Amino acid sequence: MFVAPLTIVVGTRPEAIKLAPVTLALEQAGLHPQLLLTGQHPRLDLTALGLGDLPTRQLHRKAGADPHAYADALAAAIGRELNAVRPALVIVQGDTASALGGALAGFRTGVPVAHVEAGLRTFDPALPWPEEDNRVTIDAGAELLFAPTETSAANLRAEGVPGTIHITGNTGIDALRRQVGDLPLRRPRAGGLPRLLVTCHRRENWGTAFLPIALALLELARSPWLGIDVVLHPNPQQASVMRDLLAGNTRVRLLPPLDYPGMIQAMLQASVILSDSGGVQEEAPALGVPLLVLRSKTERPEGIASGNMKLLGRETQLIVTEVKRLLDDPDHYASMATPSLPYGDGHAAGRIVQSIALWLPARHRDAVRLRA
Ligand SMILES: CC(=O)N[C@H]1[C@@H](OP(=O)(O)OP(=O)(O)OC[C@H]2O[C@@H](n3ccc(=O)[nH]c3=O)[C@H](O)[C@@H]2O)O[C@H](CO)[C@@H](O)[C@@H]1O
Repeated sequence: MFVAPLTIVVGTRPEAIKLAPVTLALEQAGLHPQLLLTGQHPRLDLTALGLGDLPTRQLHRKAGADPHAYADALAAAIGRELNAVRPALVIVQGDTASALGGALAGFRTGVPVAHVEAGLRTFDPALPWPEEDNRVTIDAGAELLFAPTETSAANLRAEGVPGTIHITGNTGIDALRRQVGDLPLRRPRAGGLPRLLVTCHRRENWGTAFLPIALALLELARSPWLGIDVVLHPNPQQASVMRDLLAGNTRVRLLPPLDYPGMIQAMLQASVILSDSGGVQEEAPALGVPLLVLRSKTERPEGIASGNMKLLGRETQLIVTEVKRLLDDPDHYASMATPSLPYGDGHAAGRIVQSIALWLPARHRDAVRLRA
């Protein structure tokens, strides 16, 4: 049977990381994946993720200030690509403007949509904005919904989405397994000073909203027994606010955005992580590094239930107290440092490809029947 190619939309660093295992597994299964890069993050290193040799089209669309206008522009541009190629399926991941643009393009051109990482919800459209709305819109129209966990699948069932739900695990854990080997990992305790690793890039922590977090870091930096690494985000606006607030403090190292292997190494060497990132919430439990989440709500509650992470928000004193408690109380530390896999076992891509391989011939037959 002839199978048209499958278009995989990639806009940002986390989408590239999480779609790499799916793309490679589709390629191995002979299902002709083609990457469509939107340009939302302009310099994605696909070679480091094993995707250097794949057929790739670039849209070179820079993100603007208005995420809705950007998603609309992407939907139009991706729609033109889909009409030219007529793929059997367009695959999008997560909740970015690129994912929304890819899904809207599929809905408008009649190309079926598959959503990887479906069903994540905070149930608050403002947190994170506009990603929560993006996920709901994508899931309402996608034909194949790859929910990472039972919780995300239950969210989809409660919404009565018409697509088919498959529970697969999160493909981010597949990517992590490729980096570090079998999971969950029992890492050796790092020697030397305890280290705090910080990443912070969500819109709700942009600009002056970052101030209480910076004050907490400066307070913690007064302790001679703690080293602090802050990894800057590729977004220059956010990076410059962090630089202005933290540069000059000799105990705080400001690191440029790291490549994926470098980031995983930094996580492995950290004693505690402070982050508002989605992907880091999935990775830290698997690596057994306690994580304090700089948000008031999360769409990833599984890591709280497994005891590996705690939601903190961004109140200065609370951040300081919780970091000190972790570093001063070995029992408390141990309770959050037991590695676990609440988001998946690292074999999600295989399950996704199997579902697509079963779905394709059935969908293809239906399409032929409809045309006849
Ligand atoms: C809160 C939220 O809405 N987050 C969304 C956001 O990702 P998310 O918040 O995860 O985006 P990040 O930019 O933090 O990327 C996380 C990934 O990048 C890696 N990393 C991080 C820093 C660094 O310097 N180098 C590096 O390689 C991390 O190890 C992780 O794998 O888009 C993802 C892709 O659609 C979605 O799954 C998430 O739901």
